[in-house]
Amino acid sequence: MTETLPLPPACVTARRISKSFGGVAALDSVDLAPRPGRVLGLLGANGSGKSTLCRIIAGEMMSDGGELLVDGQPARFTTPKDAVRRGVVIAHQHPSLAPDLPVWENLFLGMERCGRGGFVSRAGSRRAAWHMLQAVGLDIDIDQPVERLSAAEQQLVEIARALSREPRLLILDEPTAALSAALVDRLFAHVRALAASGTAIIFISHRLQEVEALCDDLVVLRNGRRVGSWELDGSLDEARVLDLLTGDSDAPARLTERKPRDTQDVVLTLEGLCAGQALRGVDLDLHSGEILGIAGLQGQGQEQLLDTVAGFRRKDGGRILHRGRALSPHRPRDMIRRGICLVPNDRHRQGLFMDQTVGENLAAVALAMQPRPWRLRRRRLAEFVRQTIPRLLIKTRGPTQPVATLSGGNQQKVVIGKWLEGPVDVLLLSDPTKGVDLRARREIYDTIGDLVAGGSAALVYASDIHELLHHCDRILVMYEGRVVETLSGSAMTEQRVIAASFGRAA
Ligand SMILES: Nc1ncnc2c1ncn2[C@@H]1O[C@H](COP(=O)(O)OP(=O)(O)OP(=O)(O)O)[C@@H](O)[C@H]1O
Repeated sequence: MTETLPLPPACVTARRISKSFGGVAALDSVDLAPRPGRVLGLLGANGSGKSTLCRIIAGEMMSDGGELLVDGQPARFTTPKDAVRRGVVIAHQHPSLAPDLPVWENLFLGMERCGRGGFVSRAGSRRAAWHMLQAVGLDIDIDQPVERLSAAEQQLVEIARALSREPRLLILDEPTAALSAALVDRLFAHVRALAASGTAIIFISHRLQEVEALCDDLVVLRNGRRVGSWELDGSLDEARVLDLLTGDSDAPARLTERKPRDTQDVVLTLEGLCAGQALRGVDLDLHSGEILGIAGLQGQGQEQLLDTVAGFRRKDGGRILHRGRALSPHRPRDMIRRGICLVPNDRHRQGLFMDQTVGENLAAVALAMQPRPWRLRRRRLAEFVRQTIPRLLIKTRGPTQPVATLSGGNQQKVVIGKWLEGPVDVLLLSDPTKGVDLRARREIYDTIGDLVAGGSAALVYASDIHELLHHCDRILVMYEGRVVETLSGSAMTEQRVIAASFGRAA
Protein backbone atom coordinates (compact mmCIF):
# COMPACT_ATOMS: atom_id res chain seq x y z
CA MET A 1 0.00 0.00 0.00
CA THR A 2 1.39 3.43 -0.94
CA GLU A 3 1.07 6.14 1.63
CA THR A 4 0.32 9.67 0.43
CA LEU A 5 2.55 12.28 2.01
CA PRO A 6 0.84 15.27 3.66
CA LEU A 7 1.10 18.46 1.58
CA PRO A 8 3.72 20.98 2.76
CA PRO A 9 2.27 24.09 4.46
CA ALA A 10 1.75 27.13 2.23
CA CYS A 11 4.61 29.66 2.34
CA VAL A 12 2.20 32.52 1.64
CA THR A 13 -1.47 32.33 2.53
CA ALA A 14 -4.20 34.77 1.53
CA ARG A 15 -7.10 34.65 3.98
CA ARG A 16 -10.60 36.08 3.45
CA ILE A 17 -9.34 38.73 1.00
CA SER A 18 -11.90 41.33 -0.08
CA LYS A 19 -11.58 44.25 -2.45
CA SER A 20 -14.10 46.68 -3.99
CA PHE A 21 -13.79 49.29 -6.72
CA GLY A 22 -16.29 52.13 -6.65
CA GLY A 23 -18.54 50.12 -4.35
CA VAL A 24 -18.49 47.04 -6.64
CA ALA A 25 -16.92 43.93 -5.10
CA ALA A 26 -14.06 42.49 -7.18
CA LEU A 27 -13.16 39.97 -4.42
CA ASP A 28 -15.37 38.71 -1.65
CA SER A 29 -13.60 36.88 1.18
CA VAL A 30 -11.30 34.73 -0.97
CA ASP A 31 -8.78 32.22 0.44
CA LEU A 32 -5.71 31.01 -1.44
CA ALA A 33 -2.87 28.84 -0.16
CA PRO A 34 -0.26 27.97 -2.83
CA ARG A 35 2.09 25.25 -1.58
CA PRO A 36 5.84 24.83 -2.12
CA GLY A 37 6.66 22.39 -4.89
CA ARG A 38 3.19 22.62 -6.47
CA VAL A 39 1.57 24.56 -9.30
CA LEU A 40 -1.81 26.01 -8.41
CA GLY A 41 -4.05 26.80 -11.39
CA LEU A 42 -6.26 29.85 -10.86
CA LEU A 43 -9.22 29.84 -13.22
CA GLY A 44 -12.07 32.28 -13.68
CA ALA A 45 -13.96 34.15 -16.39
CA ASN A 46 -12.83 37.67 -17.38
CA GLY A 47 -13.34 40.04 -14.50
CA SER A 48 -13.74 37.27 -11.89
CA GLY A 49 -10.95 38.76 -9.75
CA LYS A 50 -7.86 36.63 -10.54
CA SER A 51 -5.48 39.51 -11.29
CA THR A 52 -6.78 41.60 -8.40
CA LEU A 53 -6.17 38.73 -5.96
CA CYS A 54 -2.67 38.15 -7.30
CA ARG A 55 -1.81 41.85 -7.28
CA ILE A 56 -2.80 42.00 -3.61
CA ILE A 57 -0.63 38.97 -2.80
CA ALA A 58 2.27 40.60 -4.70
CA GLY A 59 2.00 43.90 -2.82
CA GLU A 60 0.76 45.92 -5.82
CA MET A 61 -2.60 46.69 -4.29
CA MET A 62 -4.00 46.79 -0.76
CA SER A 63 -7.01 44.69 0.14
CA ASP A 64 -10.03 46.18 1.93
CA GLY A 65 -10.32 43.15 4.18
CA GLY A 66 -8.60 39.87 5.02
CA GLU A 67 -4.93 39.15 5.69
CA LEU A 68 -1.75 37.74 4.23
CA LEU A 69 0.40 35.26 6.16
CA VAL A 70 4.03 34.42 5.38
CA ASP A 71 5.15 31.14 6.98
CA GLY A 72 2.08 31.36 9.18
CA GLN A 73 2.84 34.88 10.47
CA PRO A 74 0.77 37.98 9.49
CA ALA A 75 2.52 40.07 6.83
CA ARG A 76 1.71 43.44 5.31
CA PHE A 77 2.96 44.28 1.82
CA THR A 78 2.50 47.95 1.01
CA THR A 79 4.70 47.89 -2.10
CA PRO A 80 5.85 45.19 -4.54
CA LYS A 81 9.35 45.56 -3.04
CA ASP A 82 7.98 44.38 0.35
CA ALA A 83 6.61 41.28 -1.37
CA VAL A 84 9.81 40.62 -3.36
CA ARG A 85 11.81 40.82 -0.10
CA ARG A 86 9.61 38.02 1.30
CA GLY A 87 10.01 35.99 -1.91
CA VAL A 88 6.73 36.81 -3.70
CA VAL A 89 7.14 37.78 -7.36
CA ILE A 90 4.58 38.33 -10.11
CA ALA A 91 5.01 38.18 -13.91
CA HIS A 92 2.19 40.15 -15.46
CA GLN A 93 -0.21 39.31 -18.20
CA HIS A 94 0.78 42.60 -19.78
CA PRO A 95 4.53 43.09 -19.34
CA SER A 96 5.43 45.98 -17.07
CA LEU A 97 8.72 46.79 -18.81
CA ALA A 98 10.48 50.11 -19.55
CA PRO A 99 10.11 50.24 -23.36
CA ASP A 100 13.08 52.49 -24.16
CA LEU A 101 15.61 50.70 -21.95
CA PRO A 102 17.73 47.80 -23.24
CA VAL A 103 16.47 44.29 -22.61
CA TRP A 104 19.24 43.46 -20.12
CA GLU A 105 18.60 46.58 -18.01
CA ASN A 106 14.91 45.73 -17.80
CA LEU A 107 15.78 42.43 -16.17
CA PHE A 108 17.45 44.22 -13.26
CA LEU A 109 15.29 47.31 -12.86
CA GLY A 110 14.86 47.98 -9.16
CA MET A 111 17.37 45.31 -8.09
CA GLU A 112 20.69 46.23 -9.69
CA ARG A 113 23.44 43.68 -9.19
CA CYS A 114 26.40 44.94 -7.23
CA GLY A 115 30.01 44.31 -8.07
CA ARG A 116 33.10 45.27 -6.11
CA GLY A 117 32.67 48.36 -3.92
CA GLY A 118 28.88 48.25 -4.15
CA PHE A 119 28.80 49.46 -7.77
CA VAL A 120 26.50 47.99 -10.38
CA SER A 121 28.40 45.38 -12.34
CA ARG A 122 27.41 46.02 -15.93
CA ALA A 123 29.32 43.08 -17.41
CA GLY A 124 28.02 40.68 -14.75
CA SER A 125 24.44 41.88 -15.23
CA ARG A 126 24.62 41.51 -18.99
CA ARG A 127 26.02 37.99 -18.67
CA ALA A 128 23.35 37.01 -16.15
CA ALA A 129 20.64 38.53 -18.35
CA TRP A 130 21.77 36.48 -21.32
CA HIS A 131 21.65 33.24 -19.29
CA MET A 132 18.19 34.02 -17.89
CA LEU A 133 16.78 34.72 -21.33
CA GLN A 134 18.31 31.55 -22.75
CA ALA A 135 16.62 29.57 -19.97
CA VAL A 136 13.18 30.73 -21.09
CA GLY A 137 14.01 30.09 -24.76
CA LEU A 138 14.77 33.64 -25.85
CA ASP A 139 17.81 34.12 -28.06
CA ILE A 140 17.86 37.86 -28.80
CA ASP A 141 20.14 40.91 -28.84
CA ILE A 142 20.05 42.00 -25.18
CA ASP A 143 21.18 45.55 -26.00
CA GLN A 144 18.14 46.47 -28.09
CA PRO A 145 15.34 48.48 -26.45
CA VAL A 146 12.41 46.40 -25.25
CA GLU A 147 9.97 48.31 -27.49
CA ARG A 148 11.52 46.60 -30.55
CA LEU A 149 10.54 43.15 -29.28
CA SER A 150 7.41 41.27 -30.32
CA ALA A 151 4.62 40.68 -27.79
CA ALA A 152 5.85 37.11 -27.20
CA GLU A 153 9.44 38.23 -26.63
CA GLN A 154 8.32 40.91 -24.18
CA GLN A 155 6.30 38.30 -22.30
CA LEU A 156 9.37 36.08 -21.98
CA VAL A 157 11.49 39.01 -20.76
CA GLU A 158 8.83 39.67 -18.10
CA ILE A 159 8.95 36.01 -17.03
CA ALA A 160 12.77 35.91 -17.03
CA ARG A 161 12.77 39.04 -14.84
CA ALA A 162 10.46 37.36 -12.34
CA LEU A 163 12.60 34.20 -12.31
CA SER A 164 15.74 36.24 -11.69
CA ARG A 165 14.33 37.28 -8.30
CA GLU A 166 14.53 33.62 -7.18
CA PRO A 167 10.99 33.62 -5.78
CA ARG A 168 9.52 31.35 -3.11
CA LEU A 169 6.11 32.10 -4.62
CA LEU A 170 5.99 32.88 -8.33
CA ILE A 171 2.75 34.22 -9.80
CA LEU A 172 2.38 33.80 -13.56
CA ASP A 173 -0.60 35.84 -14.76
CA GLU A 174 -1.53 34.44 -18.20
CA PRO A 175 2.09 33.89 -19.20
CA THR A 176 1.25 31.92 -22.34
CA ALA A 177 -1.33 34.22 -23.93
CA ALA A 178 1.15 35.48 -26.56
CA LEU A 179 3.33 32.36 -26.86
CA SER A 180 3.42 29.68 -29.56
CA ALA A 181 3.14 25.98 -28.65
CA ALA A 182 6.92 25.41 -28.75
CA LEU A 183 7.63 28.31 -26.39
CA VAL A 184 4.84 27.16 -24.07
CA ASP A 185 6.46 23.69 -23.86
CA ARG A 186 9.80 25.23 -23.00
CA LEU A 187 8.28 27.51 -20.37
CA PHE A 188 6.39 24.62 -18.79
CA ALA A 189 9.55 22.54 -18.52
CA HIS A 190 11.14 25.46 -16.69
CA VAL A 191 8.15 25.93 -14.38
CA ARG A 192 8.09 22.21 -13.53
CA ALA A 193 11.81 22.31 -12.68
CA LEU A 194 11.20 25.35 -10.50
CA ALA A 195 8.37 23.60 -8.66
CA ALA A 196 10.55 20.50 -8.23
CA SER A 197 13.10 22.72 -6.47
CA GLY A 198 10.43 23.76 -3.93
CA THR A 199 8.97 26.99 -5.36
CA ALA A 200 5.22 27.54 -5.03
CA ILE A 201 3.60 28.69 -8.28
CA ILE A 202 0.27 30.30 -9.10
CA PHE A 203 -0.60 29.88 -12.77
CA ILE A 204 -3.44 31.86 -14.38
CA SER A 205 -4.67 30.77 -17.79
CA HIS A 206 -7.85 30.56 -19.85
CA ARG A 207 -6.54 27.49 -21.69
CA LEU A 208 -7.82 24.37 -19.95
CA GLN A 209 -5.37 22.04 -21.71
CA GLU A 210 -2.49 24.07 -20.23
CA VAL A 211 -3.94 23.92 -16.73
CA GLU A 212 -4.39 20.17 -17.11
CA ALA A 213 -0.82 19.75 -18.36
CA LEU A 214 0.88 21.86 -15.69
CA CYS A 215 -1.14 22.19 -12.50
CA ASP A 216 -1.33 20.09 -9.34
CA ASP A 217 -4.11 22.08 -7.66
CA LEU A 218 -6.99 24.09 -9.00
CA VAL A 219 -9.00 27.02 -7.64
CA VAL A 220 -11.97 28.47 -9.55
CA LEU A 221 -13.24 32.04 -9.02
CA ARG A 222 -16.59 33.38 -10.17
CA ASN A 223 -17.66 36.99 -9.65
CA GLY A 224 -15.02 37.52 -6.99
CA ARG A 225 -15.88 34.40 -4.99
CA ARG A 226 -14.07 31.12 -4.69
CA VAL A 227 -16.52 28.54 -6.09
CA GLY A 228 -14.38 25.39 -6.30
CA SER A 229 -10.98 23.92 -5.49
CA TRP A 230 -9.47 20.47 -5.75
CA GLU A 231 -6.26 18.56 -6.42
CA LEU A 232 -5.67 17.51 -10.03
CA ASP A 233 -4.36 14.04 -10.68
CA GLY A 234 -3.22 14.57 -14.28
CA SER A 235 -6.67 15.05 -15.77
CA LEU A 236 -9.16 17.86 -15.56
CA ASP A 237 -12.92 17.39 -15.45
CA GLU A 238 -13.74 19.95 -18.16
CA ALA A 239 -17.52 19.83 -17.73
CA ARG A 240 -17.19 20.46 -13.98
CA VAL A 241 -14.79 23.37 -14.56
CA LEU A 242 -16.98 25.00 -17.22
CA ASP A 243 -19.99 24.60 -15.00
CA LEU A 244 -18.18 26.37 -12.14
CA LEU A 245 -16.74 29.08 -14.38
CA THR A 246 -20.05 30.07 -15.87
CA GLY A 247 -22.44 28.95 -13.14
CA ASP A 248 -24.37 27.41 -16.03
CA SER A 249 -24.62 23.64 -16.47
CA ASP A 250 -25.57 24.12 -20.13
CA ALA A 251 -22.29 25.79 -21.04
CA PRO A 252 -20.13 22.79 -22.04
CA ALA A 253 -22.50 21.71 -24.82
CA ARG A 254 -22.71 25.21 -26.23
CA LEU A 255 -18.97 25.67 -26.13
CA THR A 256 -18.24 22.67 -28.35
CA GLU A 257 -20.75 23.29 -31.14
CA ARG A 258 -19.34 24.53 -34.49
CA LYS A 259 -21.42 25.92 -37.38
CA PRO A 260 -20.33 25.20 -40.98
CA ARG A 261 -20.19 28.36 -43.09
CA ASP A 262 -20.93 29.04 -46.73
CA THR A 263 -17.85 30.47 -48.46
CA GLN A 264 -17.98 32.08 -51.91
CA ASP A 265 -15.97 34.38 -54.20
CA VAL A 266 -12.47 35.61 -53.53
CA VAL A 267 -12.27 38.86 -51.54
CA LEU A 268 -8.53 39.10 -51.01
CA THR A 269 -5.64 37.56 -52.96
CA LEU A 270 -1.97 37.68 -52.09
CA GLU A 271 0.50 36.76 -54.83
CA GLY A 272 4.13 36.27 -53.87
CA LEU A 273 3.90 38.91 -51.12
CA CYS A 274 7.35 39.85 -49.76
CA ALA A 275 8.35 42.16 -46.91
CA GLY A 276 11.92 42.18 -45.57
CA GLN A 277 13.13 38.89 -44.15
CA ALA A 278 9.74 38.12 -42.60
CA LEU A 279 7.65 37.49 -45.74
CA ARG A 280 9.30 35.58 -48.57
CA GLY A 281 6.52 35.11 -51.11
CA VAL A 282 3.12 34.51 -49.52
CA ASP A 283 0.27 33.28 -51.73
CA LEU A 284 -3.30 33.00 -50.48
CA ASP A 285 -6.95 33.44 -51.41
CA LEU A 286 -9.51 34.58 -48.85
CA HIS A 287 -13.16 33.98 -49.72
CA SER A 288 -16.23 35.91 -48.70
CA GLY A 289 -18.03 34.24 -45.80
CA GLU A 290 -14.79 32.61 -44.65
CA ILE A 291 -12.75 32.66 -41.46
CA LEU A 292 -9.24 31.69 -42.53
CA GLY A 293 -6.76 30.85 -39.76
CA ILE A 294 -3.00 31.35 -39.85
CA ALA A 295 -0.96 28.91 -37.78
CA GLY A 296 2.75 28.22 -37.36
CA LEU A 297 5.49 28.51 -34.79
CA GLN A 298 6.15 31.92 -33.29
CA GLY A 299 7.85 34.36 -35.65
CA GLN A 300 7.25 32.69 -39.02
CA GLY A 301 5.86 35.93 -40.50
CA GLN A 302 2.23 35.63 -39.34
CA GLU A 303 2.04 39.01 -37.63
CA GLN A 304 4.05 40.74 -40.37
CA LEU A 305 1.62 39.32 -42.93
CA LEU A 306 -1.34 40.97 -41.19
CA ASP A 307 0.62 44.21 -40.70
CA THR A 308 1.56 44.34 -44.40
CA VAL A 309 -1.99 43.73 -45.64
CA ALA A 310 -3.26 46.35 -43.17
CA GLY A 311 -0.78 48.96 -44.45
CA PHE A 312 1.34 49.16 -41.28
CA ARG A 313 4.36 47.76 -43.10
CA ARG A 314 5.57 48.30 -46.70
CA LYS A 315 5.65 45.34 -49.09
CA ASP A 316 8.79 44.95 -51.20
CA GLY A 317 7.37 42.55 -53.74
CA GLY A 318 4.30 40.66 -54.89
CA ARG A 319 0.68 41.81 -55.15
CA ILE A 320 -2.28 42.46 -52.86
CA LEU A 321 -5.61 42.24 -54.72
CA HIS A 322 -8.82 43.34 -53.04
CA ARG A 323 -11.87 42.15 -54.98
CA GLY A 324 -9.68 41.92 -58.09
CA ARG A 325 -8.09 45.36 -57.73
CA ALA A 326 -4.35 45.65 -57.00
CA LEU A 327 -3.49 47.78 -53.96
CA SER A 328 -0.24 49.27 -52.71
CA PRO A 329 -0.98 50.47 -49.19
CA HIS A 330 1.30 53.16 -47.80
CA ARG A 331 -0.48 53.61 -44.47
CA PRO A 332 -3.30 51.93 -42.54
CA ARG A 333 -5.81 54.63 -43.49
CA ASP A 334 -5.56 53.57 -47.19
CA MET A 335 -6.77 50.12 -46.23
CA ILE A 336 -9.31 51.15 -43.59
CA ARG A 337 -11.05 53.26 -46.27
CA ARG A 338 -11.44 50.07 -48.34
CA GLY A 339 -12.81 48.22 -45.33
CA ILE A 340 -9.60 46.27 -44.61
CA CYS A 341 -9.07 46.58 -40.86
CA LEU A 342 -6.63 45.12 -38.37
CA VAL A 343 -7.52 44.22 -34.79
CA PRO A 344 -4.01 44.50 -33.35
CA ASN A 345 -2.23 42.27 -30.93
CA ASP A 346 -0.98 44.85 -28.46
CA ARG A 347 -4.10 46.41 -27.02
CA HIS A 348 -2.25 48.84 -24.78
CA ARG A 349 -0.16 50.39 -27.55
CA GLN A 350 -2.40 50.07 -30.61
CA GLY A 351 -5.88 48.99 -29.65
CA LEU A 352 -7.26 51.30 -26.97
CA PHE A 353 -7.32 54.90 -25.81
CA MET A 354 -6.46 54.09 -22.23
CA ASP A 355 -7.49 57.49 -20.87
CA GLN A 356 -10.98 57.23 -22.36
CA THR A 357 -14.16 55.41 -21.39
CA VAL A 358 -15.54 52.09 -22.60
CA GLY A 359 -18.17 53.94 -24.68
CA GLU A 360 -15.66 56.35 -26.24
CA ASN A 361 -13.40 53.46 -27.20
CA LEU A 362 -16.24 51.42 -28.70
CA ALA A 363 -17.36 54.41 -30.79
CA ALA A 364 -13.84 55.43 -31.89
CA VAL A 365 -13.67 53.48 -35.15
CA ALA A 366 -17.15 54.47 -36.32
CA LEU A 367 -16.19 58.11 -35.71
CA ALA A 368 -12.77 57.84 -37.38
CA MET A 369 -14.18 56.17 -40.50
CA GLN A 370 -16.80 58.85 -41.09
CA PRO A 371 -15.69 61.51 -43.59
CA ARG A 372 -18.01 63.92 -41.73
CA PRO A 373 -18.12 62.70 -38.14
CA TRP A 374 -20.23 65.66 -37.01
CA ARG A 375 -23.05 64.23 -39.14
CA LEU A 376 -22.98 60.90 -37.35
CA ARG A 377 -26.13 60.16 -35.45
CA ARG A 378 -25.13 60.24 -31.80
CA ARG A 379 -28.18 58.21 -30.87
CA ARG A 380 -27.22 55.41 -33.26
CA LEU A 381 -23.69 55.35 -31.86
CA ALA A 382 -24.96 55.24 -28.29
CA GLU A 383 -27.29 52.39 -29.28
CA PHE A 384 -24.34 50.49 -30.83
CA VAL A 385 -22.35 50.92 -27.59
CA ARG A 386 -25.31 49.76 -25.48
CA GLN A 387 -25.78 46.63 -27.63
CA THR A 388 -22.10 45.73 -27.95
CA ILE A 389 -21.47 45.56 -24.20
CA PRO A 390 -23.84 42.61 -23.55
CA ARG A 391 -23.18 41.06 -26.98
CA LEU A 392 -19.50 40.54 -26.15
CA LEU A 393 -20.21 39.96 -22.45
CA ILE A 394 -18.07 42.99 -21.50
CA LYS A 395 -18.04 43.10 -17.73
CA THR A 396 -18.33 46.82 -16.97
CA ARG A 397 -20.32 49.20 -14.81
CA GLY A 398 -21.41 50.89 -18.04
CA PRO A 399 -20.23 52.95 -21.04
CA THR A 400 -18.79 55.69 -18.81
CA GLN A 401 -16.34 53.41 -16.94
CA PRO A 402 -12.69 54.25 -17.86
CA VAL A 403 -11.39 51.46 -20.08
CA ALA A 404 -8.13 51.33 -18.07
CA THR A 405 -10.08 49.96 -15.09
CA LEU A 406 -11.52 46.94 -16.95
CA SER A 407 -9.91 43.53 -16.52
CA GLY A 408 -7.47 42.49 -19.28
CA GLY A 409 -9.90 40.19 -21.09
CA ASN A 410 -12.67 42.76 -21.00
CA GLN A 411 -10.33 45.35 -22.52
CA GLN A 412 -9.66 42.93 -25.38
CA LYS A 413 -13.40 42.60 -25.99
CA VAL A 414 -13.60 46.40 -26.35
CA VAL A 415 -10.74 46.28 -28.91
CA ILE A 416 -12.74 43.84 -31.02
CA GLY A 417 -16.13 45.41 -30.36
CA LYS A 418 -15.18 48.77 -31.82
CA TRP A 419 -14.69 47.27 -35.31
CA LEU A 420 -18.17 45.79 -35.40
CA GLU A 421 -19.89 49.03 -36.38
CA GLY A 422 -17.75 50.04 -39.37
CA PRO A 423 -18.31 48.74 -42.93
CA VAL A 424 -15.63 46.01 -42.69
CA ASP A 425 -14.89 43.89 -45.77
CA VAL A 426 -11.72 42.12 -44.63
CA LEU A 427 -11.19 41.79 -40.90
CA LEU A 428 -7.58 40.98 -39.97
CA LEU A 429 -7.17 39.75 -36.41
CA SER A 430 -3.92 39.21 -34.56
CA ASP A 431 -4.46 36.87 -31.60
CA PRO A 432 -7.95 38.32 -31.00
CA THR A 433 -8.81 36.30 -27.92
CA LYS A 434 -5.54 36.79 -26.05
CA GLY A 435 -6.57 36.85 -22.40
CA VAL A 436 -10.24 36.27 -23.16
CA ASP A 437 -12.19 33.59 -21.28
CA LEU A 438 -13.73 30.51 -22.92
CA ARG A 439 -17.26 31.73 -23.14
CA ALA A 440 -16.37 35.18 -24.45
CA ARG A 441 -14.01 33.55 -26.97
CA ARG A 442 -17.01 31.72 -28.35
CA GLU A 443 -18.99 34.98 -28.46
CA ILE A 444 -16.17 36.76 -30.28
CA TYR A 445 -15.93 34.07 -32.97
CA ASP A 446 -19.72 33.97 -33.27
CA THR A 447 -19.65 37.72 -33.81
CA ILE A 448 -16.91 37.36 -36.44
CA GLY A 449 -19.04 34.56 -37.97
CA ASP A 450 -22.07 36.89 -38.16
CA LEU A 451 -19.90 39.55 -39.77
CA VAL A 452 -18.52 37.25 -42.50
CA ALA A 453 -21.98 35.79 -43.15
CA GLY A 454 -22.85 39.24 -44.54
CA GLY A 455 -20.25 38.78 -47.35
CA SER A 456 -17.02 39.93 -45.75
CA ALA A 457 -14.11 37.71 -44.69
CA ALA A 458 -11.71 37.28 -41.77
CA LEU A 459 -8.03 36.36 -41.65
CA VAL A 460 -6.99 35.36 -38.13
CA TYR A 461 -3.64 34.64 -36.57
CA ALA A 462 -3.89 32.89 -33.19
CA SER A 463 -1.10 31.44 -31.08
CA ASP A 464 -3.50 28.72 -29.82
CA ILE A 465 -3.91 25.91 -32.39
CA HIS A 466 -7.09 24.61 -30.73
CA GLU A 467 -8.74 27.96 -31.20
CA LEU A 468 -8.00 27.90 -34.94
CA LEU A 469 -9.11 24.28 -35.32
CA HIS A 470 -12.34 25.04 -33.56
CA HIS A 471 -13.39 28.26 -35.25
CA CYS A 472 -11.82 28.51 -38.72
CA ASP A 473 -13.02 27.16 -42.08
CA ARG A 474 -9.48 26.60 -43.35
CA ILE A 475 -6.02 26.92 -41.79
CA LEU A 476 -2.83 28.07 -43.48
CA VAL A 477 0.44 27.10 -41.87
CA MET A 478 3.38 29.48 -42.22
CA TYR A 479 7.00 28.45 -42.04
CA GLU A 480 9.96 30.75 -42.64
CA GLY A 481 7.88 33.50 -44.25
CA ARG A 482 5.85 31.29 -46.61
CA VAL A 483 2.59 29.36 -46.57
CA VAL A 484 3.67 25.71 -46.53
CA GLU A 485 0.31 24.02 -45.99
CA THR A 486 -3.39 24.77 -46.46
CA LEU A 487 -5.75 22.52 -44.50
CA SER A 488 -9.52 22.20 -44.66
CA GLY A 489 -12.27 19.72 -43.74
CA SER A 490 -11.12 16.45 -42.21
CA ALA A 491 -7.45 17.33 -42.92
CA MET A 492 -7.65 20.10 -40.32
CA THR A 493 -6.10 18.20 -37.41
CA GLU A 494 -3.70 19.19 -34.67
CA GLN A 495 -1.12 16.67 -35.92
CA ARG A 496 -1.14 18.10 -39.46
CA VAL A 497 -0.87 21.67 -38.21
CA ILE A 498 2.04 20.81 -35.90
CA ALA A 499 3.87 18.78 -38.57
CA ALA A 500 3.56 21.62 -41.10
CA SER A 501 4.66 24.14 -38.45
CA PHE A 502 7.98 22.32 -38.29
CA GLY A 503 8.20 22.31 -42.08
CA ARG A 504 7.18 18.64 -42.32
CA ALA A 505 4.27 16.82 -43.99
CA ALA A 506 2.24 14.64 -41.54
N1 LIG B 1 -8.25 49.75 -10.84
C1 LIG B 1 -9.51 49.33 -10.99
N2 LIG B 1 -10.55 50.20 -10.92
C2 LIG B 1 -11.84 49.79 -11.06
N3 LIG B 1 -12.19 48.49 -11.27
C3 LIG B 1 -11.20 47.59 -11.34
C4 LIG B 1 -9.82 47.95 -11.21
N4 LIG B 1 -9.05 46.82 -11.31
C5 LIG B 1 -9.94 45.80 -11.50
N5 LIG B 1 -11.21 46.26 -11.52
C6 LIG B 1 -12.42 45.47 -11.67
O1 LIG B 1 -12.33 44.34 -10.82
C7 LIG B 1 -12.91 43.20 -11.45
C8 LIG B 1 -11.90 42.05 -11.42
O2 LIG B 1 -10.85 42.37 -12.32
P1 LIG B 1 -9.57 41.42 -12.52
O3 LIG B 1 -8.61 42.15 -13.40
O4 LIG B 1 -9.09 40.98 -11.20
O5 LIG B 1 -10.23 40.19 -13.29
P2 LIG B 1 -9.53 38.91 -13.93
O6 LIG B 1 -10.25 37.71 -13.39
O7 LIG B 1 -8.07 38.98 -13.77
O8 LIG B 1 -9.95 39.10 -15.46
P3 LIG B 1 -9.18 38.75 -16.84
O9 LIG B 1 -9.31 37.27 -17.05
O10 LIG B 1 -9.98 39.51 -17.86
O11 LIG B 1 -7.78 39.25 -16.73
C9 LIG B 1 -13.30 43.62 -12.86
O12 LIG B 1 -14.69 43.87 -12.89
C10 LIG B 1 -12.53 44.91 -13.08
O13 LIG B 1 -13.23 45.80 -13.94
